[in-house]
Amino acid sequence: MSSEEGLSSTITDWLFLNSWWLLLPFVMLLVVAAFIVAFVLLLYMISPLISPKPLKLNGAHVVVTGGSSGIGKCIAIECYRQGAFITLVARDEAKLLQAKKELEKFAINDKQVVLCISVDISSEYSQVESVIKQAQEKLGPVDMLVNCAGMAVSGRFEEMEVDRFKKLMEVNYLGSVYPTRAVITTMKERRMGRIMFVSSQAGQIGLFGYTAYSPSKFALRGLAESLQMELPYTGPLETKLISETSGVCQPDQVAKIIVRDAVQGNFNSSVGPDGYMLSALTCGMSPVTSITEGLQQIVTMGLFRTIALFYLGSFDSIVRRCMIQREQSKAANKRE
Ligand SMILES: NC(=O)C1=CN([C@@H]2O[C@H](COP(=O)(O)OP(=O)(O)OC[C@H]3O[C@@H](n4cnc5c(N)ncnc54)[C@H](OP(=O)(O)O)[C@@H]3O)[C@@H](O)[C@H]2O)C=CC1
Ligand SMILES: CCCCCCCCCCCCCCCC(=O)[C@@H](N)CO
Repeated sequence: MSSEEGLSSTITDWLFLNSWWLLLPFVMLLVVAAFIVAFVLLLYMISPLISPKPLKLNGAHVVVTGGSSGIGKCIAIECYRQGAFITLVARDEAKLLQAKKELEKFAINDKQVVLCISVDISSEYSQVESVIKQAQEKLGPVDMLVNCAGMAVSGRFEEMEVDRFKKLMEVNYLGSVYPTRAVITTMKERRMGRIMFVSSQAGQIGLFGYTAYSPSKFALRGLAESLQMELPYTGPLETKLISETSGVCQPDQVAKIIVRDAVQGNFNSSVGPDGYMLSALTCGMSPVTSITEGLQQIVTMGLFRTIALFYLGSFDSIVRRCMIQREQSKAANKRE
């Protein structure tokens, strides 16, 4: 009995007096694991705040531009099979009617309608607006808009006809802006809806031969991101407050940095700590022009994404605060 006690106390002495630090890595591992578990739990707790409610396609009105062929037609079929009412928008009427026939094979009830409207979505806003009005009169407010109409041209930059650059911006970019602009007010009023932009892998990386196509698809990403931030409500005040979160730089300072980078042959140039973080974070498939640049990107990516999520949260709270203030002052005005 007494010898057993003697043995265990020797072990404790050894552990805690001589080599307690051997346990340190395990303790640290435990603490880190506990933090990670707590962080993940926290994320799941706030997930209802950031995840939108699913849209019910059954009975919904879905407008698909470029719905007469390819991906657009397949999207339309997929929605129709789930009970949606569809408006197909494209230029060629014969192709539209053909697509309508194809879609109708997939009807799941006899109330479903496929409406076809022929218009060039890139030509003029007023035309697109009246087309959307027409569709809404027949099938009700748009629940989902799919901007899928688009075209691709490839060739060397210096060999491409100059008017192609304009054409692709018109069809791929403005052709998505116009229908979106025509449905957004009603969607905001109803506080529901979806707007889809069909970009491309070439909208995330620049590629040989795509100097005209790729930028027109990159533009969609900028549009989608900006629009997403405006969704609760919007005014110039939000833009001002959000822009103020980035440091203001003097033009001569900016010029110096840009010129220095250009002289060095750098692909990317950024100003200020936030500019630096943003460049590293969005580097994607951009080329690197120095070893350090590539190494920094590799090491900082996860950290910067974490910081970026906090930025997004603070932008969100700016938008929310402005909305609440606006509603309060509206209510106060009414009372007066
Ligand atoms: N196919 C692919 O591999 C990839 C495609 N994408 C993108 O997906 C989208 C669909 O591609 P895909 O299915 O290949 O395209 P298609 O060429 O098969 O179809 C294009 C559709 O858009 C319509 N359209 C084109 N221009 C206009 C216009 N000015 N006004 C109204 N409608 C127009 C066409 O009809 P009409 O000519 O009668 O007007 C057609 O319905 C495009 O935005 C494309 O950039 C992205 C990555 C890869
Ligand atoms: C982790 C890193 C992964 C990298 C993957 C890179 C893959 C690059 C392939 C890009 C092909 C893009 C074709 C776009 C075609 C298009 O948009 C058509 N509409 C044009 O006709």
